[in-house]
This record gives sequence, structure tokens and C-alpha cells, in this order.
Amino acid sequence: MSDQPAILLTNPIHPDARALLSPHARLVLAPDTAPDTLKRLAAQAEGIIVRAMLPPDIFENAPRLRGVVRHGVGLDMIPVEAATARRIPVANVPGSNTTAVVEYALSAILTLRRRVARMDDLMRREGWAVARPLADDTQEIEGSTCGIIGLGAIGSQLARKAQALGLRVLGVTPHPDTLPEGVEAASLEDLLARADIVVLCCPLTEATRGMIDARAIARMRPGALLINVARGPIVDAQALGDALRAGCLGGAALDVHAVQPLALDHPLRDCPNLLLTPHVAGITATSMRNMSMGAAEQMLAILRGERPRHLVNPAIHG
Ligand SMILES: NC(=O)C1=CN([C@@H]2O[C@H](COP(=O)(O)OP(=O)(O)OC[C@H]3O[C@@H](n4cnc5c(N)ncnc54)[C@H](O)[C@@H]3O)[C@@H](O)[C@H]2O)C=CC1
Ligand SMILES: O=C(O)C(=O)COP(=O)(O)O
Repeated sequence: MSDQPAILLTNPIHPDARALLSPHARLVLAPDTAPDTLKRLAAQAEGIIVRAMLPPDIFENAPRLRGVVRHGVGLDMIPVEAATARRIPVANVPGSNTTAVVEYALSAILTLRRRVARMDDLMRREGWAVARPLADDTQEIEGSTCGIIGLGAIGSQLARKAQALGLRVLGVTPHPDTLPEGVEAASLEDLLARADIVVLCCPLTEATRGMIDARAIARMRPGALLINVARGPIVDAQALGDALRAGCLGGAALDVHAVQPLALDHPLRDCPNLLLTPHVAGITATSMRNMSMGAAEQMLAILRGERPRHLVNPAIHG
């Protein structure tokens, strides 16, 4: 075994970031992301680059750990308070995948509104004449109202691009004093009742867990779309499935799921008007490199004993 510090990668990272880290560290790719596997490997690691849910007690037996870096943005995958209590620095890479997520959200909205996926499927299975009439009652997005919940990096870029496409934008935010230009502040109830398209762009917190439950879905306009690019547990997936099957909503796109990977026999798999993707809204060739390089650079700073650029728990220095 080499003297180099071991960096645990919960999942693969971009080859350029591997090349940046390799002269300074031994990279250990987890064979799977089961809690016991991650805990066993964390016991030897000096750093962890995180792309999977870390178990809440992972730091209890991680005596060599000098820092944890999120590959991307969402910190719900790291027990940050437990890290802070042990003075372990935690960093993330804000902005690294913003454009990727925004473009995914726009593509999901357009795909659902124009029924592209449904027509593609029908045209292959049943042919031209069966698929073509579906277009007759599809809707353009220009002139519709888009409700965005969470106006951080993703939500505010989406607001700007949605406005450029002719959408009116409502926003739910804890900071109504710093709304992006042209966005009208709304309460959650008001937004759900007025938006034709609802997009979730907020983090998973105790306040947002279960926020889009059966009651919230019932408030949405008939035919409205729900796009979840945030985190699975924000939406009650069963209530959403029921609303789609009953034809109350026009459609939904779920990139993120309460339990990942989504089980092969999950009832949502045969739900109508639903786009399902495997947590990839934030991944493109460009953003993948951004996330990996941003994580690798900060991990190197930690190994050098420096403060990482995007430290999220500055209390460790207090
Ligand atoms: N599907 C995917 O691949 C990806 C998903 N995400 C998710 O999207 C989330 C947002 O990402 P960014 O915009 O980059 O983060 P950000 O930190 O820039 O923005 C989050 C915004 O949500 C707001 N917020 C917090 N609690 C809220 C609440 N209860 N109601 C409304 N707004 C609230 C915050 O004030 C902040 O402005 C991440 O936390 C992550 O969970 C992020 C990147 C990729
Ligand atoms: O940035 C985030 O929060 C994401 O969900 C995307 O990051 P990942 O692909 O999980 O490394």
C-alpha cells in the first residue's frame, strides 16, 4: 500500500479530475454505495468525494478523514452537522451544473407540452396515422405561467430563460427581497393555484420534505405540469401517480426519486404522461467536468491543509 492519502470516490468522476488527483492521492472507487461499503472504506480514507447518500454515522469510524467534498451542489447527501461536530470540512461546487439542470427542465416542459415522447412511442408501435392526431390538442408554452419553487442558481437561471421563451414567472422563495428581475413573488398556495407549470428547484430540507403532497397536488390547475429536478422526497410520488392516472394533471417529469435507483417494479414506471430519468438533470459532458474538477481542486486544497473555496461549514474554524 502506498503512503499517499486515500480518497474515497463513492462513484466515478471525470477522467481529467482523476488525472489531477492521482499524483497526490490514491483514488479508491467504491464497488457499490451500500451504507456498510461506504463506512468500511471511509475508515481508511483521508477524503471523500460524494455522489451518493452517505450514511448518517459514517464519521463515527473515520479517524483519518480530513475533508468531504460534494461532487455538485445538494448537501442532503452528507451529514453536515456530524461533520461539523468533528471539525471535518465539507465543501461543494456551486454553479457547476446549473445550466445542465435548467436545460433539462426546459426540455422536459417542451417534451410534455408537445407530447413528443408519447408520439415517438405511438409512431413506432402503431404508426404514423395513430400518432399524428395527438398533436391537435398540444399546447405551446408561450403565454403560460411557470411557477418556480427555489430561486437560487438553478431557479433564477430558469426564470430568465423561461421569460425569454414568453412565460410569465412566479416564484416561491424565503428571500422575496432579492427576486430575479420580472419574477412575481408568490406563496406556495398561490403559485400552485396559478401556475401552468411548476418546477421544483429548492434543496431537500425539513421545510421542503413532503412539500408537494396530495393536498398540494390537488391545488394545482387541471392540466398543469410538475417538474422535479430537486430531490425525490420533496414530492409524494404515490399522490402524483394517482393524480396522473386520474387525468388531473397534464404530466410530470421526475429526475430524482425518494429511493434511488428507482425499483424495476415501481408503480410509477407505467404511469401515463410521466417522464422518468435516473437523476441526470445535472449531468452533461460540460457539467460533469465542472463538478469533478471543482471537487478535485477543493480536495487538493484540503490535503494541503488549506481552506476549500466553497466551504459550507465554516463553524469548524470557530
Ligand atoms: N437533478 C440534479 O441532477 C440536480 C439537482 N439539484 C438540486 O437542486 C437544488 C438547488 O440547486 P441550486 O439552485 O444550484 O442551489 P442554490 O443553493 O443556488 O439554490 C437553492 C435555493 O433554494 C432556496 N430555498 C431553500 N429553502 C426553500 C424553501 N423552503 N422554499 C423555496 N426556496 C427555498 C434557497 O433560498 C436558494 O435560493 C440542490 O440543492 C439539489 O438538491 C442540483 C443540481 C443537480
Ligand atoms: O449537484 C447535485 O446536487 C446533483 O444532484 C448532481 O450531482 P451528482 O451527479 O450526484 O454528482
